[in-house]
Amino acid sequence: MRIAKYSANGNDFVIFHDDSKKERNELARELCHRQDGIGADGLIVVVPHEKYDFEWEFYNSDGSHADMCGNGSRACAHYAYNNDLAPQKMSFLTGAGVINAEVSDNSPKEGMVLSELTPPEIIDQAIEYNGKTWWLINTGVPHLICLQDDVEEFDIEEARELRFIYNANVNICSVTEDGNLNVRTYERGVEDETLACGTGMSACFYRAYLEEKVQNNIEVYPTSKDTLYLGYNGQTITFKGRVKKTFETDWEI
Ligand SMILES: N[C@H](CCC[C@H](N)C(=O)O)C(=O)O
Repeated sequence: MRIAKYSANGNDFVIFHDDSKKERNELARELCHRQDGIGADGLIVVVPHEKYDFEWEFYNSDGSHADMCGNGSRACAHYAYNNDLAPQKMSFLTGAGVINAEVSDNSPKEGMVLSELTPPEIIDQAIEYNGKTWWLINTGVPHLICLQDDVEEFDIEEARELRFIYNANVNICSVTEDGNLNVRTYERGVEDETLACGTGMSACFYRAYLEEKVQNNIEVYPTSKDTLYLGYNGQTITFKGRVKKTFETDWEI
């Protein structure tokens, strides 16, 4: 099987396409394993769909399914376009619903990709834990968000406790002097901090915007310090940034 390895601002994925959906939990664990496999935060499998440009399966590195992955959606859009599986402007089906994405400034190895996420849903705005107030927002997958003065320290143990109490990803974020946003994310299913998390950055942006701590259309900087561009059109959050195909290889599956 021909597979590709992608990095979306440090959140990295193995991607291939097949003719049908299957249970690939074990394959995801094998391919994503940092020592024994290729190494990635997730596995994405593109399969045909009769109505949309394609459908995908998304697996975290521990083999668990997730409905949505913001960075994965951008990497997958570049992969689909460059493998003639979708046009430059595409719509594909995920577990969270239909995602619209657009590839620009394209080359076979990298490109700029914008994804429009499914409408954000606020589940709770007043979760008190360790003296901090967390919001729980679903941006395709559930995210806990704490808005604080800085993100220099990220208490991974506290994040892990919250991840299991709420079965959600856990984010801390802070507003920069120029009105942009720093975000750090503990990802469910990776069970550690990742270098970027698209749905997490989007959930943090949404809380900060609703609380009038940031304007619309800002820059967001994840742990990797790359720059992502986020905006809200009243219905959905758009999320744009560069993705890179780091390599392709044949892999016996
Ligand atoms: N770990 C997440 C899925 C991947 C989300 C993240 N990689 C993104 O870019 O949105 C979960 O199980 O809810």
